[in-house]
Amino acid sequence: MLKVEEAQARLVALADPLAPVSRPVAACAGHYLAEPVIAQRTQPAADLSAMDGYAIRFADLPGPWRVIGESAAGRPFSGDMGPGEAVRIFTGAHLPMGADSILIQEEASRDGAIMALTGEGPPETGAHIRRKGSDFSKGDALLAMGEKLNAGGIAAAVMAGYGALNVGGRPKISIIATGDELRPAGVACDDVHIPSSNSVMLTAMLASLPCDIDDRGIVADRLDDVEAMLRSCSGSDIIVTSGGASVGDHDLVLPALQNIGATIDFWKVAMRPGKPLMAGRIGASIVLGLPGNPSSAFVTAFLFLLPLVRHLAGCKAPFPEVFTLRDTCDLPPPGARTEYFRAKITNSYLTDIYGRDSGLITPLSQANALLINPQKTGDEASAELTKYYHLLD
Ligand SMILES: Nc1nc2c(c(=O)[nH]1)N[C@H]1C(S)=C(S)[C@@H](COP(=O)(O)OP(=O)(O)OC[C@H]3O[C@@H](n4cnc5c(N)ncnc54)[C@H](O)[C@@H]3O)O[C@H]1N2
Ligand code: MOO
Repeated sequence: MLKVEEAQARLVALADPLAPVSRPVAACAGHYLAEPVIAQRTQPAADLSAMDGYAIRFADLPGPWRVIGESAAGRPFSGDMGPGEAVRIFTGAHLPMGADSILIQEEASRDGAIMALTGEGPPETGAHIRRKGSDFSKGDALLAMGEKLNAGGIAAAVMAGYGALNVGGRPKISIIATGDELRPAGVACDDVHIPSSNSVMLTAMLASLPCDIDDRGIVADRLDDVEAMLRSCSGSDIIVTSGGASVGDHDLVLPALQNIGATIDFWKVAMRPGKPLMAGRIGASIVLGLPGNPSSAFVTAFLFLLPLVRHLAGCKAPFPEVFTLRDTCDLPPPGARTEYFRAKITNSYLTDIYGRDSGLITPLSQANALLINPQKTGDEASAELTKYYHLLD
């Protein structure tokens, strides 16, 4: 059976990242940069006051001063400030020519044009001044190509002068649930039917990634219907199915794919849960067949679907980061498949480990991590600390 890492590599090799697009900065959150962000301007563009108060010369302390004008953000003082003079100043305003320090207004009193020191005054020359270029200078590389744009990154791009950014494309994803037993969320179920939770779960897992999701609902376990449904998704970059991936008589995803001319790249991966995972191509779409068991669908989506979406969207490191527990924990001896335990980890210590049955759904609602128990290789290092993935951003 294919190793997890090999299967992951084969999956992302099935397609190149989508063509980058230019998007307004306000619509770039969560997208991957297709260009580096290079500062088009210097920030601050001039020396600015960091406080409300008075611009003074440090050498004039302890005052008093004659106030000769005002400098506010967006309305700088245009004259020169001579010895014994001060300029009323506000946070974000240009430092007047001749000034070298800021006296905060809590330490000053004013009587007409005369201003006197009432506190300790600025501790040194340059106090409360934000120097020109102290944040970044024109030409500085602020963000690298492939980085995911978060709120702070977008703010930096705007301050650097950008109104639009070239970012990776948004993959179109069709999600299909298969199974005669499935009913849509919220529909009452008798004891032969169950609510279909996988598609909603997958949509939630994809929520923070740049992609457009089309939930195609539920298809019955009939070969014609599965084929027709798969065909109808031909405009998608990714077609994801859940269920019907195994070997039973009613597991129809593989035969349906074969009947409509898909190329299957792999079926079955040495992982638990998730063994019957399949991947291939139909025309321009990549198809990912996830197993139906909720925990299997979750783990395979986490390790395969999400990285594939990141890859198509322009991320350079699409696979989840691996963390290490602070202490050892007793996991069952390694088996033929890498096992991913749904677990709770608090401050890098394992605090809970949940049921292993891939049909269980409650572990998914409680876990914040997947513990990794690598498949047996024969030369296991004895004292290796357990590795895990964080499930929460
Ligand atoms: N003889 C064998 N049987 C099975 C094998 C095997 O190797 N030999 N593999 C097992 C493993 S491992 C898994 S995982 C499952 C995967 O089966 P399928 O992908 O074919 O999934 P289904 O049979 O359709 O469903 C399994 C289970 O999950 C429930 N399900 C399906 N879809 C949804 C949904 N959208 N929302 C919630 N729950 C869903 C379904 O009702 C079943 O209970 O096969 C083993 N069998
Ligand atoms: O490998 Mo299957 O995904 O347990 O349950």
